[in-house]
Amino acid sequence: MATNGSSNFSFSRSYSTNSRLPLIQTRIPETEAVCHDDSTHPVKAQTIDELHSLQKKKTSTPSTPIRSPLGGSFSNLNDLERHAQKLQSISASLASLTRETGPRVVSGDPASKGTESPNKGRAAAAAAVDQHHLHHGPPTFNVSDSALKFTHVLYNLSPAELYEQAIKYEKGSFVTSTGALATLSGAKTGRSPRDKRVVKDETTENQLWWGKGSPNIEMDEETFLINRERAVDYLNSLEKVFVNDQFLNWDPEHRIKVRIVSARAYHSLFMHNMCIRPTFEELEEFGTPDFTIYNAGQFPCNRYTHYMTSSTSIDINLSRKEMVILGTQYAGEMKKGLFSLMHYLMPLRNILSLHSGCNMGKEEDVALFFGLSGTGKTTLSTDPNRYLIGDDEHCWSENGVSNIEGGCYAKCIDLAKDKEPEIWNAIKFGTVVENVVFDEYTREVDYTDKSVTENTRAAYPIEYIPNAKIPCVAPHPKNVILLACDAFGVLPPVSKLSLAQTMYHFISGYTALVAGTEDGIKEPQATFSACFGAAFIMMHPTKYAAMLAEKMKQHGATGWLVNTGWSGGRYGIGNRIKLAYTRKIIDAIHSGTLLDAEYAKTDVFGLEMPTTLEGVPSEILNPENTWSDKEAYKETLLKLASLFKNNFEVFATYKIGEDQSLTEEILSAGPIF
Ligand SMILES: Nc1ncnc2c1ncn2[C@@H]1O[C@H](COP(=O)(O)OP(=O)(O)OP(=O)(O)O)[C@@H](O)[C@H]1O
Ligand SMILES: O=C([O-])CC(=O)C(=O)O
Ligand SMILES: [Ca+2]
Ligand SMILES: [Mn+2]
Repeated sequence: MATNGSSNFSFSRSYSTNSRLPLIQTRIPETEAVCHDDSTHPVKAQTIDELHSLQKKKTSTPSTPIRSPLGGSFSNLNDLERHAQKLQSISASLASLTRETGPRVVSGDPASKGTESPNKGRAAAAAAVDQHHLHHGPPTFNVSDSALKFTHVLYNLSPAELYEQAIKYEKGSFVTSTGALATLSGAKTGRSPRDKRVVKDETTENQLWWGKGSPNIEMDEETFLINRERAVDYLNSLEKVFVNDQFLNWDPEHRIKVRIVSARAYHSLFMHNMCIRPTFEELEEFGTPDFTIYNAGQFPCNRYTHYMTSSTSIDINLSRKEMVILGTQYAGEMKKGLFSLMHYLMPLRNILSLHSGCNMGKEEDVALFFGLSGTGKTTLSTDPNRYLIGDDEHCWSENGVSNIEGGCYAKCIDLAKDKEPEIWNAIKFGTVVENVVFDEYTREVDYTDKSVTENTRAAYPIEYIPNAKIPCVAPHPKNVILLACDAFGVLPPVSKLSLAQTMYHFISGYTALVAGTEDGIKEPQATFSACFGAAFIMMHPTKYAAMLAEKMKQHGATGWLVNTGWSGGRYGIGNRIKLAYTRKIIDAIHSGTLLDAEYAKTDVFGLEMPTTLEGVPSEILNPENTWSDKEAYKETLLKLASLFKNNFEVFATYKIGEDQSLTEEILSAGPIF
């Protein structure tokens, strides 16, 4: 590492392969006595160092403004001071709670120290200003090694710089044939909901949903601080950390400033893509973040610590506005941790936070796509005929809908260019592809390969989708589409819902996955996850449901249930509904033609299914028609209905909204058998 990482090594390598360098003529021409260079365009540099300094133009790119207080617009003292303030702010973020000050942070890559760059003098000056700011307190006498050490901060690096860091220092990082950065997330290839902890204190005790069914497993403040210290000490022990200052929520009135401190370039690039990227000016004015993530990644929690049941811990402290990640490198923890934060902050402002995709037609008709993981939020909100607002996390306020994020996180398993061309084409330079398998030589990704995991993912900035709408905000929704991947194959491909049915299915949050493909075909596993995202909500599901009902009523939105799962029998017998058919169904919802279709009501679930729909064979619209074994159909239908019923029992005692009549309507909107 040390020698490989040294700039001298890479300099000499790029030197020898730089095609623009003059060629040395080795054969002395007969007519001339001395050997000379045959190039007509000699380089302007006098030395190799000078040559390399010419290679990088000093500009202030929007996402990498304050790396170095030099060059461009950073050459006066004011900028130097601003730079020092930024370092001080980062030092404060990284401060130990038991020692007096934060670590001594300096900006820049530690690998570049010692090289004679023309920046060196000014970098030292910046560090000196920094020191001046940091050590204003009483002198500390019991200095430990950690107090003598500098931590280098790589602040809001650009994707190109993060690529270089990842490839140089992080094993398993490769450039794919389309220019994406392939990474491995380590032992964890998905989230760890059982390792999530939320601090229960005087405030959150009453505000949050605790107990049975809740995703909020409690921890006390003291334990949080122990884990925080562990993460901070780990991060400070590193030679360098990555810091991202970014935003959540495209609604400027309710924008949240977040800081992410992480150990890996992979994590920094992931968040660069997934959060909203500040402009250069916004970053200058960033100030103190509203929330900070300390991601210690591979460094585990201490299992002797109270409340710890594994070596992984994801801890949220809403009062301190902090989150700590220990013992997992799965980047989705950061994304969904921030989503949990929004599920707390936004409802306090009377804004509904939603685990949904969102897109908008040319007539400004807006649709929300709810659904659990893998049901089609990203796939179906990415639509060449419509503007993409976002694929996964939104807010619905009095102003309309706003995306929380600045990027998309698409599933890649079996990704095919002809079926999902927009997502396929988004996997290019800047995109992080996680846990995919690629050809050793060509670096072409094999999207069908599940060797590492089935949960392969691509994280890309939203503007990589050609028809993304920037800023990612839209008017109030006209259609609310609930997606369920029903592996039992008994729900119709599409049904129109009453408001009470929409609420019933929203609170149920159903999908069915197929567990463990390793040991052959298995029974589908029903999953119920309240609000189609129980893992991320912070308050009781009825709080969000009541808000959704209120907003849908106020804006006259229609609810739909779309089964993106099985048809013609359950998993193992039937097949997954063709994506092309589901797209036709979605088109008919958007255009309004489905609203006026003829409907028939199903038994048991009482769902209104259309009898015809352009582009979709009519016989598949009623699932009963597609099953050859009618007895098996009936049996499976009743089985699913009873699973719904059992799941809903816990909600039966809750009042939804102000009005008792809505609660009763919702209760009777479930299956009847
Ligand atoms: N009929 C269908 N409708 C929708 N998706 C389908 C269909 N058939 C197959 N698929 C596949 O199912 C997957 C849907 O995943 P998608 O990324 O859209 O999930 P998601 O709802 O966004 O989940 P997450 O919240 O985990 O990101 C895609 O891989 C898509 O190609
Ligand atoms: O969070 C993740 O890892 C992926 C995702 O979007 C979800 O599960 O809803
Ligand atoms: Ca998604
Ligand atoms: Mn999601």
